[in-house]
Amino acid sequence: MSLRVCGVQVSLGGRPVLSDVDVEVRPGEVFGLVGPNGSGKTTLLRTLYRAVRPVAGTVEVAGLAAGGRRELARILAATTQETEARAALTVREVVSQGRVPHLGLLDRMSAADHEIVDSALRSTSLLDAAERDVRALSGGERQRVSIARALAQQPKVLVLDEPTNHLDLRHQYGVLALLRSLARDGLTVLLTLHDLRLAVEFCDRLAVLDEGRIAATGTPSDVLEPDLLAEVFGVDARLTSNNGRPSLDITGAIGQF
Ligand SMILES: Nc1ncnc2c1ncn2[C@@H]1O[C@H](COP(=O)(O)OP(=O)(O)OP(=O)(O)O)[C@@H](O)[C@H]1O
Repeated sequence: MSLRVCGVQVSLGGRPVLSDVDVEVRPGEVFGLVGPNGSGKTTLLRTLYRAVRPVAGTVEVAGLAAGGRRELARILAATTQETEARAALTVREVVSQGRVPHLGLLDRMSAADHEIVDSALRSTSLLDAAERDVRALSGGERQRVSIARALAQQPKVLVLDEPTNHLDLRHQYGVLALLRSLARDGLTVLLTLHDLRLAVEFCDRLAVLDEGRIAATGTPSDVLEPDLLAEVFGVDARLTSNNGRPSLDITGAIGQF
């Protein structure tokens, strides 16, 4: 199931934030949205789960351009940059919320639902923490709880805003490898990443947002040209090949910081 954003325009506080944005993410693809701070990445993700309404253009999730939130939640799961926990819930209770869109109003979780929750906890290394209060977790642990809840939703399309920014290296690689393997099974994955090295390593294609416009779309090797890296990201960097795999070699920031 695919994601299609066509000609999207968004204004916030009377200011244009996204202009003429076109993005298409295919089933089974890990697609990275990259760009400097304030370029509009989060806003674009928010249009996908309908937290922001574009003033122009269309957003289609698996062919669904309209419909209720519940219908959308059976197809699309999203994680945000917000990891703060306010309610006194255990990790298992939060992850179980991912099953809600699939349950009838008076339904209780079935054995199959519990197994799905266990599997989401296992794949994010949270089984041992399942009975802990989420308010007592570290930022990285809470980030994994958000990802586990999204996985428990068993979506067709998964949208993640900076899913690795609180994670240690091992969990960064663990989560991104997990997303890759889910994509191999047909999941459509769209994520924002600041770490361009990880984007190069794990994404099939990238879109670069710059001041609310798409500056380039394509494979990491097509898109991350030295000129674009300098103009959009302000770094002196180039893609090299490391044992046949593309790798980003960053020399440093350009000019006065
Ligand atoms: N509610 C709002 N009202 C007015 N402007 C907003 C609002 N939300 C975001 N913006 C502005 O929209 C622009 C894009 O913000 P957005 O959060 O989408 O960027 P981003 O690329 O995700 O940034 P970052 O990398 O820092 O997370 C920014 O200039 C931001 O200040």
